[in-house]
Parts: sequence; C-alpha cells; structure tokens
Amino acid sequence: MQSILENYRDSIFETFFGNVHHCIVIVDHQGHISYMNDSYCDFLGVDKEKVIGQHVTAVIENTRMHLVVESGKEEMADLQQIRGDFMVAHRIPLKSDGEVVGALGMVLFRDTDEWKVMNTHIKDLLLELETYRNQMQQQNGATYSLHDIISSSPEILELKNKIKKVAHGDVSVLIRGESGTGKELFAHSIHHLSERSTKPFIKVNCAAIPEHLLEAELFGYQEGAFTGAKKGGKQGKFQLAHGGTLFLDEIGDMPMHAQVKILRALQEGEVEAIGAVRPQQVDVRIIAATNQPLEKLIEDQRFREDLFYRINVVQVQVPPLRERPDDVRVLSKYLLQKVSDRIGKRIEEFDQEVYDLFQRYNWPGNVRELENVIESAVHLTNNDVIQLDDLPEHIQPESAIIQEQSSLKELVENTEKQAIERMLKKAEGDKSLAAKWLGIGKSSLYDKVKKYKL
Ligand SMILES: Nc1ncnc2c1ncn2[C@@H]1O[C@H](COP(=O)(O)OP(=O)(O)OP(=O)(O)O)[C@@H](O)[C@H]1O
Repeated sequence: MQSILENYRDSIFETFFGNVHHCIVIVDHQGHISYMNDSYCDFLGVDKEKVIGQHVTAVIENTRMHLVVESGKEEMADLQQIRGDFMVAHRIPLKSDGEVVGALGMVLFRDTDEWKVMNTHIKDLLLELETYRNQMQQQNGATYSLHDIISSSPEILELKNKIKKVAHGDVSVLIRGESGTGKELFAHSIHHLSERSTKPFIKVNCAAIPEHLLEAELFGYQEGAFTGAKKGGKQGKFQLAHGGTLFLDEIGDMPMHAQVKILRALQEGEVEAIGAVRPQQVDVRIIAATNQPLEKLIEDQRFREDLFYRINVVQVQVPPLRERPDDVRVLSKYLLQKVSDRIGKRIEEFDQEVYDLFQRYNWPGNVRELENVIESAVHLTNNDVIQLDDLPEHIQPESAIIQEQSSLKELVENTEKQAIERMLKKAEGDKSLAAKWLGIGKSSLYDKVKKYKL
C-alpha cells in the first residue's frame, strides 16, 4: 500500500508551505529558485510564475541562499535586511545522499504589525550600539578587536589564542611581521581584551614623526618651553595613554636619542615634559610593532639592546600573506564586501581565475596590497563579478616571470622586483606614491630598490 506521502506529496507540500505566514523559498544546487510561497511573493511584490528559474540573488536582496548551497552549512536566525527592514532568516541546506542539492530559506515574521514593532526596536538598538561603539572608539582609539581579524589559517588561529592568553596583564608585546600583515589589528585586539580596554589606546608612528618633534610628541611640553610652544603646553603621548596602552608602531625606525628616553620612561614609570620642573608618573602598557630586523639593527648599533629586551617580553610574529594560502580566499571575500560597501557599488564575487591568480601571486604588500588591488578592481569593473581584466596590471599573470628551474626564492624575488619596477614606472619615479600603491612602507621600498639595484 502506497503511503499518503507518496500519493499526495505535492498537495502536502503546498498545504504545508503555501499556507504559512512565513516566507519560504527553495533554491537548487546552483542557487536558482525552484519554489517561492505566496507569502514571500506578496512580500517582495514579485510574480510567482516569473521568479521560478531565476537566480536567487536577482530576486532577494542581501540573500545568502546561494552561499549556503556552496558551503553546505546552515545559518539559523540570521538578521537580513530587505527593503530597509530587518528580517530574521533561517537558511538550511537540503541534502540527498550526503550531497547538497539545494537549500530551503525561511524568513520569519508572524504578523506584519508585530514584526514592525520588533523591527523598529532592532533598528533602535543597532543605532544605539553604533553610537556607543563610536564613542568608545573616539575615547580610546582602538577600533578593531579579535573578531575583525579574518582568517582561516591555523597560524593566525594560533596567534589569536596566544593573544587571548597574554592580553590580560601588563606584559609588553612586540609584534613583528612584514608591512600590511595586520600587526596593528593585533595591537588593537590586545588592548580590547585587556583590563585597560576602557582606557585610552594611543598610537605613535615612530617613523612618521620628524626627529626634532619626537620628544615633544612623546613627552609633551610646558607653556613657554620653546619659541612656538602652544599656550597651555601640550600633553605627550605617554601622558595621553596614562592608564591605557601606548602602541609604538614602526619602533625600528625610532632614532637612537629617542630610544634612550623611552627606555627611561618605561623603566622608571615617569616622564618629563619639555620645560617641566618635575617628572610625572605614567602607567602605560607598551605594545610595539616593526617590520625591521631588530637584531640586525642592534648589531649595526642602530637599535638599543636594552630597549629591545624591555619591549620584547612576548613576541607575536605575523606571517606574510603568501605563507598562509588558506587566508587568501576568505580575506578576498571579506575585503570585497568591505570595499563595495564603502564605495557603494554592489559587486558580488570574483571569477575563479581571479582566485587562482590571487593564490599564486606573491603579495609583497600583504593584506594591504590585497585590499588596494580589490579596491582598484571594484572601481574599474563593469561586471557584477570581478574578472582578470579588472585587476591592476602589476599583478596580471603575464607579469609573473615564470622560468623553469628557478628556485622558489628566485621566483619570489623576480616577481617582487617586477612589481616594484612597474609601480615605480607608473608612479613616474615617485617612491612615496609607489610605496603607497604597493602597500608597503617607504623604508621597505628603499631597501628593496637598493637590493634589486633599480
Ligand atoms: N586578517 C585580517 N583581516 C582583516 N583585515 C586585515 C587583516 N590583516 C590586515 N588587514 C587589513 O589590512 C590593512 C593593513 O593592516 P595593518 O595596518 O594592521 O598592517 P601592519 O602590519 O600594521 O602594516 P604596517 O607595518 O605597514 O603598519 C588594514 O586595512 C587592515 O584592516
């Protein structure tokens, strides 16, 4: 005897899905709509007959159904914005014999009036949250926390765990890694996780402050301390960071005489503003970052060994992007979303060839370069999907010199040399501009220009 399910499958299906208030959609393994119930069609104002067969992204705003089909992972109670309102969506992959064959999506709201009240409430809360976040950022200067560090590589996961362990307490942390690898994100995250998180996070870019201003910047000055001193004097970064964290970025570029003063401030816990009669007590936690080989600088007597030991209590080494291939795809997707939101242009994806190239490319400027490349492509493209042609010339495949029998080191160096050569040419010899485009520091570009005799 055949079961009722076999005989009346379609009617049961329609009774079940067709008569509920919830919006229901079913997509196939390619993200094309196979079914949409009346509630959903009414809500979107679309014709039931016409939506069947269309790609879900063409019909539903901000949908992630096609991504759920791709990942095979369910997404429950996710907030989705449709026509300016927040909805709660469930997205469930449909499997047969272990294979994902499609996905079922459900947008929940029991009745529109009830939902409207809740929706206004959510919007209100999000706005309030945003206001508090902005206030916090303005107060303490640390914008990012650990969940902003996007990664699926084991190396970064390990670093995140290390940071969770050392963030509490006041231990000094030295973050090392090439330019653009995300060192600053880690510095922010340490501050966020520490007991000092409600206190200021003050960044000093040691490479960017002219030598003769560094002392005044770091320790401040009293009114009338020198000609041109501001009325009322000025607080130094150490005083501003009191109770919080002082982030000494590019510490390898700090001049020797400033290093002596910083060391004294750290050892004695007090600083003396220029022109002050007595020193001031300061309580700061130090996080330093550099892409310079500090041990080599110590050998060349350009960095003080005692300062090195003072700042290098815990070391965090952020690997370059080319050494974490697992991150290239997730970061590309994340940055595409970030850049398209910023620019206000809706670009959904990269062509597979672009992913392949991203995977092969050397990324001398690391994540910053990846972001710059994506930003340039989003500006230039006329498609919804970024194609190879949309990418800047210096990363195009033909620019990679692939010679047989080259060692990996030679390949990497050749590619790096060629990228720098092209950028210098494009920037008409302007090294600052070329460094910016490549996403590396000026000093790093100078070192490479010297190395490759460009
Ligand atoms: N894992 C990541 N997830 C998301 N964004 C990242 C990640 N790593 C880096 N970025 C982004 O890349 C850019 C460069 O990162 P950051 O400034 O932290 O690098 P850095 O190592 O401090 O560079 P530099 O040595 O030049 O100061 C920033 O826009 C940052 O937000």
